[in-house]
Amino acid sequence: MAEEVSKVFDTILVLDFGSQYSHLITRRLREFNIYAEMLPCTQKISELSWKPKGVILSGGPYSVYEDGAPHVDHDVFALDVPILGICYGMQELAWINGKQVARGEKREYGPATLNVVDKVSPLFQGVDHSRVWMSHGDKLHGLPTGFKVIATSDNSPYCGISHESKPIYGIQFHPEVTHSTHGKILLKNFAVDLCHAQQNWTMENFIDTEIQRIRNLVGPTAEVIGAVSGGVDSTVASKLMTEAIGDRFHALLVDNGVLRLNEAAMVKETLGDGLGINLTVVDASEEFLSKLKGVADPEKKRKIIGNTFIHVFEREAAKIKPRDGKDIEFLLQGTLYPDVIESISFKGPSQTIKTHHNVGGLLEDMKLKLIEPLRELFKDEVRHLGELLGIPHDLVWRHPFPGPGIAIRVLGEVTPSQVQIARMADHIYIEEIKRAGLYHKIAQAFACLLPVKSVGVMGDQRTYEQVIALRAIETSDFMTADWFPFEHDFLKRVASRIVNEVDGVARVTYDITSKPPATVEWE
Ligand SMILES: Nc1ncnc2c1ncn2[C@@H]1O[C@H](COP(=O)(O)OP(=O)(O)OP(=O)(O)O)[C@@H](O)[C@H]1O
Ligand SMILES: O=c1[nH]c(=O)c2[nH+]cn([C@@H]3O[C@H](COP(=O)(O)O)[C@@H](O)[C@H]3O)c2[nH]1
Ligand SMILES: NC(=O)CC[C@H](N)C(=O)O
Ligand SMILES: [Mg+2]
Repeated sequence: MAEEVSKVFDTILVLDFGSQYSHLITRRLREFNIYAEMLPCTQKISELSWKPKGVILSGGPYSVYEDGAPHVDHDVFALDVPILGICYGMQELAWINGKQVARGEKREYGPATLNVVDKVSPLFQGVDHSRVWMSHGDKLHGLPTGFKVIATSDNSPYCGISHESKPIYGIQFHPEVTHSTHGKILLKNFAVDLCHAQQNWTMENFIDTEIQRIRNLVGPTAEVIGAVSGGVDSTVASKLMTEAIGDRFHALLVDNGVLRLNEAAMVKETLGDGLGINLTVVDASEEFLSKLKGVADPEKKRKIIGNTFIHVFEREAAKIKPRDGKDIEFLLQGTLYPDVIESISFKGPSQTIKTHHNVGGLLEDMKLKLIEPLRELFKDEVRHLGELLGIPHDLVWRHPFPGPGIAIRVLGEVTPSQVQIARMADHIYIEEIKRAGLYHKIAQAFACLLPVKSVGVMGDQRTYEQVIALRAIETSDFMTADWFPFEHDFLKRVASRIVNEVDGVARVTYDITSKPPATVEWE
């Protein structure tokens, strides 16, 4: 799929050497409508099925001179397209052309002022004297063979270099971070003025090419299934699929008994009736809840839900009889670009903190071919796509909701009555957030039911009931997060409503832990 997009749109190839900022290079380029694709730095150029308009070598945590440091495939130079090395990427260019790279006397981290020496350099038009962001410990100790200095900073005599005769550039700073005030202009100069990439990567164009691609792939009669949760990703993917093949796409929503209040009915109405998606709601709530009975361990709960999802999904999928008499061939998945980046990253897999449930990812032995139309997109691009496809604004901007749902928000054993308490409290909380106009200022909010009892007094009666914890976070990527600073009056109002309206709750608390050290969900 990635290959297909790169064949249709002019593409800048970003080779990732493991910098924490690498994906931002891709983002920035896309922000001015140039398609960029990130691949690991170890990518063999001869194995690319498309030709990039230019190549960017990212930063990275290694030192080019150390054993085992990653190096670029030298065939990249034979592509004969402009190349830009950023930080490690520039050091790599220097290493290849004379090895003049070593540890600096001191690390340089933070702002510097760019001083452009080559005033006519196309790379630096409009960026002279701007603030740039440095993050390095190694430095060039001389000019690479065939290169000249095109920019300096107070601490870096080789802040910018370029080849004497070829369009090969290196910069020591990071133009992709917003701390480099004119970094976006520099990346645009590279992509547009040096690489001559067309700025035609727009969601409108993407929709057209993607619908065509899906039609070609699926053919005139084959049918496709997909798991749909009512969340942003699966809804957008399903709508796109419906645009492409109509009711040959079969969406399945599994009611696992731990969805939000009225969720299944709401999804049926908005997706099925409203968006014309061929959707079947499968009520498997008893099956899920009976399997969860007596289980308190978070990882066990997640595994049970993940496995039961597969089981239910397979069973229901088998009931669909395609009109062409053949078996279903394809499975739609809402995989996003960050998921792809994580799996291709040069840095390798990180430790499992919790097992995130994902229906499709676990269905490999179904032998269905995957269709992942959102594979190239970031979440905000998916939201933009959703709006263009006519999906209601409120749905497109919903907070994410995890597959295991309320089961991981009822701490300890999950019973129908506990689920109901958490569900009602959550409903009131979200309703108040919306009423206060805060929903879109918060990345995610929900209520959890704690497995402890606490004493209270209501109407002169002693109560001895459970505790609700409220969580609301601000984050851009869910990897790190901070708690949302509600006004006291708001919290007072929510607490009072929950204790008054939800039977079984005597006390409400607000979670003021950031991630890390906490995670977003309590389990
Ligand atoms: N109740 C459900 N029924 C069917 N499929 C589900 C259900 N819950 C989750 N899934 C599947 O698991 C996938 C992963 O869930 P995830 O929460 O990451 O994405 P989403 O629900 O589509 O979007 P969002 O991140 O906005 O919640 C979904 O895209 C969907 O395919
Ligand atoms: O689809 C999902 N299946 C899961 O099993 C799952 N667990 C956590 N989350 C969501 O991921 C984000 C980060 O959550 P954590 O900090 O708790 O890991 C938050 O947005 C969580 O809601 C999940 N989403
Ligand atoms: N940000 C970077 O790319 C750093 C490159 C190299 N590891 C250094 O310390 O200089
Ligand atoms: Mg979801």
